[in-house]
Amino acid sequence: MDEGEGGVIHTRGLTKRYRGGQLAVDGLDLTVPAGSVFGFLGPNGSGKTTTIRMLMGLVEPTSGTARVLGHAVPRSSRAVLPRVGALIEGPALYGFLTGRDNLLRYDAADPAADPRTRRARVAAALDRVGLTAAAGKKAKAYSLGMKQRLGLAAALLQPRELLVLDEPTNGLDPQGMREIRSLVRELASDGTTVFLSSHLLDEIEQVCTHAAVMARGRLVTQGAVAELAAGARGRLVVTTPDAGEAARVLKEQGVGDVVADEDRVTGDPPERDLAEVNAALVTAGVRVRGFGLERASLEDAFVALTGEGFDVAG
Ligand SMILES: Nc1ncnc2c1ncn2[C@@H]1O[C@H](COP(=O)(O)OP(=O)(O)OP(=O)(O)O)[C@@H](O)[C@H]1O
Repeated sequence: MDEGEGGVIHTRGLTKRYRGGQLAVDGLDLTVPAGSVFGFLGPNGSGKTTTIRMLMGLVEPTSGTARVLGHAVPRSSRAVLPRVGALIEGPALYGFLTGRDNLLRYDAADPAADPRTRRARVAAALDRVGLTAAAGKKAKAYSLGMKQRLGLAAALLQPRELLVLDEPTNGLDPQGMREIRSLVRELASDGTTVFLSSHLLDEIEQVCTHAAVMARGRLVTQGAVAELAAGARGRLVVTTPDAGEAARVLKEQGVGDVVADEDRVTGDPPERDLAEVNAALVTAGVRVRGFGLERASLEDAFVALTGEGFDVAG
């Protein structure tokens, strides 16, 4: 694979200012490693869709560079895009055609697709996304999740080195979300690099190996998900029937941001031996039922990096 030294997707200083003056993407340096499931995370309006549209050659950057599979875009979009499967802003489907006929149409629109093997290709793609049984139904009768899977099947008619999915689970019910997420994992296990945008932190934690976090058009951080979360310290959690007294002692011991909630007191752990903190609680007569550090989540990392909560509503 000729993705070059910089990863499957590589941008430097990528910037988009819309005509109205809105700076949607501001100096983005993104590196997506080959074989990763890369989560592009940010609240609504943080510039994810604009970035994806620049990567797909649909929007001209104001400045900066972008390479996809080793080729400069938008200059070489025509050469590189056939190697990329994309699902952006919901698939364009004909409701009055069956799922199978929609795919046959997609395949027929691809000048590189051999008509003799068309039906086999469509059958394989339907099977891939679990739509074989529903292939004869009209697309308008499909649930949103099935439509999304049909869109993915269209993106998978040809073997792809990279899949770009813009908010693939947006609007789906929990079952539909699970289906798309497990499909993404499956595709990735076959070696396809998957780049997906999401405004859902837990989604990124569940399916992605790597992530980049956007806020207001700028990159906040990027890297392996496990490392991003490990960079933030987890919360100290004390379970006790004496929450009020525990909170007082914890503050005395240098624990920050102490929050008492019924029989649970949490706080930011101090830079000292936690055994001493525990001993202080016991000495003060606090009945400690549980004491420990909660594993840091990507959300903790986000809050630590931006000083803001992760507002999914944007
Ligand atoms: N065609 C456009 N013309 C002017 N401004 C735009 C245009 N498209 C997007 N914007 C603005 O650019 C900013 C980034 O939008 P973008 O859609 O890229 O964000 P996003 O993170 O993908 O959010 P969402 O999940 O809501 O799509 C927003 O402030 C948006 O209003």
